[in-house]
Amino acid sequence: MATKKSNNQAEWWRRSVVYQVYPRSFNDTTGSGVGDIRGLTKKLDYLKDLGTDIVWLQPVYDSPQNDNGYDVSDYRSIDPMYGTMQDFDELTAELKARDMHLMLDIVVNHSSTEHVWFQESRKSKDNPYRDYYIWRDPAPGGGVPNNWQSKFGGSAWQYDEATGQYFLALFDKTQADLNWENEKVRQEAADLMRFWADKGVDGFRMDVINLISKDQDFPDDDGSIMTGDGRRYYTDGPRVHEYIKELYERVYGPYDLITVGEMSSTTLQHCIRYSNPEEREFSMTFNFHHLKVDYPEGKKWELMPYDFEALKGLLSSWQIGMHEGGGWNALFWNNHDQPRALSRFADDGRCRVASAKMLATTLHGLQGTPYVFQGEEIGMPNPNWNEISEFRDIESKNMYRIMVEMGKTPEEAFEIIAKRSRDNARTPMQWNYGPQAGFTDGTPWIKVDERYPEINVKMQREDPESVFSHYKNLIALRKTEDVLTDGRYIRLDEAHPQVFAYARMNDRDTLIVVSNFTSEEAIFTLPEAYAEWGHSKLELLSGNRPEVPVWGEQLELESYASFMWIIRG
Ligand SMILES: O=P(O)(O)OC[C@H]1O[C@H](O[C@H]2O[C@H](CO)[C@@H](O)[C@H](O)[C@H]2O)[C@H](O)[C@@H](O)[C@@H]1O
Repeated sequence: MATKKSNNQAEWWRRSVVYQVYPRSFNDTTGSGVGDIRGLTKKLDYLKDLGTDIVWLQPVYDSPQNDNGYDVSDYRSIDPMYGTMQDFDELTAELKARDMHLMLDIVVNHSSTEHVWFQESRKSKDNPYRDYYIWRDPAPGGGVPNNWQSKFGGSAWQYDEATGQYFLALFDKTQADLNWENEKVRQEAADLMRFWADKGVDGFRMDVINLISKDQDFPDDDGSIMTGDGRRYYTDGPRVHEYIKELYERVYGPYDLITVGEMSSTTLQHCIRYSNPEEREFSMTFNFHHLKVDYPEGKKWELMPYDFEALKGLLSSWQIGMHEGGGWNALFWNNHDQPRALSRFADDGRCRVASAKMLATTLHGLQGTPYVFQGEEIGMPNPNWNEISEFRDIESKNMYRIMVEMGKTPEEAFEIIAKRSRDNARTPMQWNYGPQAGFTDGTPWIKVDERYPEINVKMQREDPESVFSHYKNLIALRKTEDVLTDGRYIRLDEAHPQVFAYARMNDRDTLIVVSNFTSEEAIFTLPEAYAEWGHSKLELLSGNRPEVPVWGEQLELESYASFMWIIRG
């Protein structure tokens, strides 16, 4: 296991900021109501102006779209809904012209059941593709082979009449898990990535890649809610590091790619291994622990106010642990699977602007590579929907049905879906205050948030006080302030009930971030050493309130105030 610290801070992507594009909801140029690749190409100047230099494009391959593209039926194609291969080639050319980079989303834990591999595999037990997937006989008394649960609800096993066996599907029943024990599958995965690398992409975001190695005994789990659903037998599984090292040898290394692994329910120790350069696996990892601090006992489909201390503790332990272990964090508050952080951890109403800036400053001061999910940079909140029929996401629809079947009233189930649904993040990008927020000339596949007349790109781009301008400043700082890349992290707030405060320190400079996460004024006592230090060498790098606290031991912070200072050495 890698515990040796890597001091290589030189890789270019350690100073980059990634922009995540959910293409369905980004920009529609055809009037179909669904965003497309040409729509993204048209907005590259916007992303460049923001200062982001890598685009993570979510799946645009052929797909039945049961899970919005995470169910791939042909890994070497472009779904006509998004355009053509020529559109894709234009996108890569336009990115290169702007000195920007492209990361594609690769989904190889599973494929769609419409993929030709699965269509062949299900035909007979001796089909050459049978072992591309995970087939098991029914349990001795009949029924599913074990009690593993799908992450989208129900059993993880699907019965197939044709051969009288079950196949494993950890997500939707149309997303069949690939069998990574099979060398041919591993070759296929490497080959399809080579295909895209040869087309000039710069890297990959690897979907739930830490689930690819399953315990081959397929034991029953204890059945306890969430933790007993089988995940211990396939998360960071027995051969996962071996498989990823193989991908590195076959593709990532030879093409010098930037890679980020999405690590579902992972551990710090595994993420150090996945992302320490000496291990030759990934460039960096996503983990989700800080986004589960409002799950009572880990249960996603129950509500509670978020645990602020847990949030700070988790972010801090990953900062320190990854730094010491030589790993590298992908930093994020938002993505296409999460409700908007603004609505979850701060105030998306009266203090929306200050809140959005506060969250941004808090995250962009940390060590790692920050990711901005479309709309975050203008402070888009969760939409306030009233009907279950407004939701589109398969997970949300399944879980609503299951919760009602299990005895919740429709109103109770709806309240949970409204807070937790992935659709909260998937509403169309708000470009301007024209019809459909400028996203489409047609009918959008999912409703535009009704607040678009006051929350949109057009109004914010030229406004120096906007959320957009705040992000632009933070992103620019990553290029100019070395301490943001290499500074070690020191937590300063010692369990303050309102404030999250930390320092970053390299051998020259010290950076200090202080954020009030509440609607009440807060007083924060700065550790003496820092309070005395400051003064002459102190410089304010970012702030979100006109009243900048007077530097000293006691910092007075307005509601949702957040400031970043540097003390130059
Ligand atoms: O919540 P975790 O157990 O830590 O898992 C992280 C996320 O994993 C899944 O997301 C990804 O895979 C899905 C299937 O391909 C796809 O639907 C999703 O869009 C991907 O990002 C899971 O669906 C998420 O809810 C978890 O947050």
